[in-house]
Amino acid sequence: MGRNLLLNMADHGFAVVGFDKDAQKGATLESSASSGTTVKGVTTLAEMVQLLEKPRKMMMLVPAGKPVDDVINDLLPLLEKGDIVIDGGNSHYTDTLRRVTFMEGKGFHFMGVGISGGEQGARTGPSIMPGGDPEAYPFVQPILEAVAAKVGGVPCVAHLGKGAAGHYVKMVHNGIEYAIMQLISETYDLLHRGLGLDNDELHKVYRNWNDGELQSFLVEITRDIFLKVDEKTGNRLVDMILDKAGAKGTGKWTSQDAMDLGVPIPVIDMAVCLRELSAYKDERIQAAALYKNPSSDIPVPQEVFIQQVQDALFFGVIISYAQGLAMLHVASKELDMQIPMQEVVKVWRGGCIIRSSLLEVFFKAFQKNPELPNLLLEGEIAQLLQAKKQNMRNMIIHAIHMGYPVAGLMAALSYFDAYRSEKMPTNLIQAQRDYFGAHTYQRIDEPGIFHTEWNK
Ligand SMILES: NC(=O)C1=CN([C@@H]2O[C@H](COP(=O)(O)OP(=O)(O)OC[C@H]3O[C@@H](n4cnc5c(N)ncnc54)[C@H](OP(=O)(O)O)[C@@H]3O)[C@@H](O)[C@H]2O)C=CC1
Ligand SMILES: O=C(CO)[C@H](O)[C@H](O)COP(=O)(O)O
Repeated sequence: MGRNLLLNMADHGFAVVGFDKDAQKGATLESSASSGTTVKGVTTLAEMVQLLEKPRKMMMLVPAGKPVDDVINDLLPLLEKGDIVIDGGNSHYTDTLRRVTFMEGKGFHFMGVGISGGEQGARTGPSIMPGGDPEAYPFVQPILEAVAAKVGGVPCVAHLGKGAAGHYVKMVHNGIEYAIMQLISETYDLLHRGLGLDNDELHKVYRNWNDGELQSFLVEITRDIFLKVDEKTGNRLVDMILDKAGAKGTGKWTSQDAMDLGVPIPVIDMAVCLRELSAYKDERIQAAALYKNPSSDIPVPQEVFIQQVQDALFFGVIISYAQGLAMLHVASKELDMQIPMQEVVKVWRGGCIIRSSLLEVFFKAFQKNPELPNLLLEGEIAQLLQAKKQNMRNMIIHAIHMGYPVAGLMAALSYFDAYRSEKMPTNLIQAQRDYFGAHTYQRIDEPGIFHTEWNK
């Protein structure tokens, strides 16, 4: 990520210095630079600091956690007042808050900046989510705007709020990323194991989807994945990959923080859970031998089923964004980050992993109402969901009959059905809590707090 971002900056006319202890990496950086650009690789931080213009603008791209603190500690004796240190990795926002306070106390600027787009995006134009230090931002803004992806000429970067807002927004971005990837994997399961489509047929289905309203980076790469041939066996590579998902933590952090805030994001939660469940491969093999699938017949023509799956994915993807953005809306206030929601959506329109044509619809929604608490309350989005909800239900009924797990899609539909319920059955939960624990309840006909001796 670091090397590619530096090369991108150099291509935009900025002179850059890359630090890596490994001299070979510095040499690779220099040899990959476009002609006419100024790119230097160094093996000590002292050399790097010497070469930079003041105030120095330094970005770390190292794994989250201890490596970030290690690099900061190594830099400290070399810094001068006013220098700007940026963490461009996926750090936990509470670590960023701690580092901001620590560095500010020493007279240095420190900014947490989320970057998305993968290694390729870093080279050609990522989505960039800076937050914090308003004094430092103007110094780095021209660089970030130059290197960021552009949508209609508008750079996919904006200052996204106070403190650790940049890393918070990136964390939620990744939570949404987990959710959409889970939903796509469920559609793959239904079409591949359920319907029996081979990789060429799957490629065509996802190509059609990507050419329509599901257009997005994640559907686009899914389309291409089905064609990739494994050099070792000649099989399609996707069929040779073990079904155990890795995770570096940002999805789990999103779920943990949503629980703390009291914001329901069940599709993201389910995506984290299903990655975890995928790791239990040995137990799954034992359980598969015990419990056979009930039936594999799909009671509708193939093209009807594919349409249902497509509509269900579209529905689920909207709900995933809605949950992540609702979380940001609450976090912005609760954690005093002042996150401009419209800017978040603007920044996500290009360059990032969750970019999709739907972001334009969401952008308009927040343009109309920057304080929109949930996308589901917006008229145009309600129409999109209304148009797909019956196929979402049909698809889930078929999946249940066939015995295929669609936990993410089911979580999306259940959230939708609960969110649109004027009346929930939680009055009964309140009665139970009061019965066994005298936890009290409120009444529908008069204000106040009540308790009943239920078994008298
Ligand atoms: N890869 C991606 O697609 C994306 C990554 N990110 C985030 O960006 C950051 C960097 O990611 P990425 O480039 O993939 O990471 P890498 O694992 O490639 O590591 C980047 C650099 O960090 C160095 N490093 C590792 N451990 C330490 C340490 N203890 N102290 C100092 N340097 C260390 C590595 O050096 P060495 O090679 O010597 O170990 C390497 O040069 C991470 O926070 C990641 O989550 C964000 C968006 C996308
Ligand atoms: O930030 C990213 C993309 O936006 C990184 O690729 C991140 O590592 C992906 O998360 P995980 O490894 O947990 O799947």
